[in-house]
Amino acid sequence: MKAVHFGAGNIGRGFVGLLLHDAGYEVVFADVAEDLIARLAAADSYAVHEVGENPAVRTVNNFRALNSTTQEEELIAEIAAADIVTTAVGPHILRFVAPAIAKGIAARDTNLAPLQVMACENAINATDILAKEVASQPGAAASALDGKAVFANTAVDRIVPNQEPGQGLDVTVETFYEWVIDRTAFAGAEPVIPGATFVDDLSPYIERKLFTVNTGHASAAYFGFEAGLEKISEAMADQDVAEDVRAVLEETKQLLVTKHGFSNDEQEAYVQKILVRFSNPYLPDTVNRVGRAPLRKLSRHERFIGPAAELAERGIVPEALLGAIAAALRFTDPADAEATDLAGILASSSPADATARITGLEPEHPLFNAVATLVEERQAEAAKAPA
Ligand SMILES: NC(=O)c1ccc[n+]([C@@H]2O[C@H](COP(=O)([O-])OP(=O)(O)OC[C@H]3O[C@@H](n4cnc5c(N)ncnc54)[C@H](O)[C@@H]3O)[C@@H](O)[C@H]2O)c1
Ligand SMILES: O=P(O)(O)OC[C@@H](O)[C@@H](O)[C@H](O)[C@H](O)CO
Repeated sequence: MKAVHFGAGNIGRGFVGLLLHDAGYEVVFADVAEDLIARLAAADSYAVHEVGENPAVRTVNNFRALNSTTQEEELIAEIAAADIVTTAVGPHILRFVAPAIAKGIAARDTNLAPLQVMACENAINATDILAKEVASQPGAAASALDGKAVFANTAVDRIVPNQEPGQGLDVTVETFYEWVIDRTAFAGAEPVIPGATFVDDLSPYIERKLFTVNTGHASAAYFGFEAGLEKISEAMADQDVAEDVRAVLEETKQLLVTKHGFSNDEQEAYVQKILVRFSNPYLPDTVNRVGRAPLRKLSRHERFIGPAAELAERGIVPEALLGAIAAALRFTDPADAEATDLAGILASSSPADATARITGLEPEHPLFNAVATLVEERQAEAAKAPA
């Protein structure tokens, strides 16, 4: 069995690659980072260090590696003959991996079982985004894809920080993991991946994951950044930050319980477990990694505006989420292109225009004015700051 996996970074090596390996797949990693690909291609194995309670070291072998830019022909041939294609590249990168996937599907023998494609990104229905990109490639009419590929949405959860320099290909991860996959896409022929859970309705799981794990995590990052802290575990050890994060998760709990019918106790247990995961002192995770790409995180259906908008539509003022949004607007990192773009939008637009551009909220939305007020406050603050 063969899997082609796009993105040999943190989650690619530390989670998707590991689970596919453990499920018996040969994994072909595809990435654009030449140095990483060269090192993976030359290696026989790498180690995944699971840290926290019950630490363990797992070995991944039986993999190969290709540069998806310079070795596209080989990559297309691998995809044409693979059983599974997965991605962990970032939601905005899916459009760049779609052409090779479309060409691989086009080159696929019709006698083969359909290629099983799953995007493992932090976004609601990321595989649908990928499928749309694949179907829009020249010559890849939806009818040509019919029968040759199936696309399944997934929710992936494991905290994998940026790796320390000098660690080579080895990856440090938390012990916890969860991979939930939409079973309905496979018409009864789902892959056997022992570490994954197949469900008939993914939407409660993906919203619970994004609006609890990722909302809470990003809140810890932005509140922690405001408090001058570097690590997520340090942020969670700060009583004020921890209380603010807790308040945010109380609001998303209210939404998730009402909307998806999770019981209060079940969601509370989920929250408690997550707070412990964020506090893991063995995980060298930073507020800069978790706060990365603030424009993506502040976009319409993402971890802040998504739940805050739904609460506002239900007549609830999401005070704690608005506090986290205010903190996100203050996040700066010269190494993060989106943080720079965010500052540029704030500096060059009226409060209403900046709110619309950053959040995608319509001016008549019940959340709009509250966010516009925060934007205006941030603009006034930035204008006063020394250059
Ligand atoms: N790290 C985590 O804790 C975690 C957990 C769950 C989900 N995710 C999601 O997984 C995705 C990847 O996150 P990450 O933390 O592993 O990031 P990362 O930066 O460590 O890895 C991304 C990899 O994708 C590669 N890449 C970029 N463009 C590419 C292209 N066109 N073709 C092939 N490869 C390309 C990069 O070179 C990099 O190696 C994101 O969507 C993230 O939200 C991350
Ligand atoms: O990957 P992002 O940028 O969407 O979010 C940063 C972290 O919150 C995220 O990577 C988590 O570590 C992960 O989603 C845990 O499952």
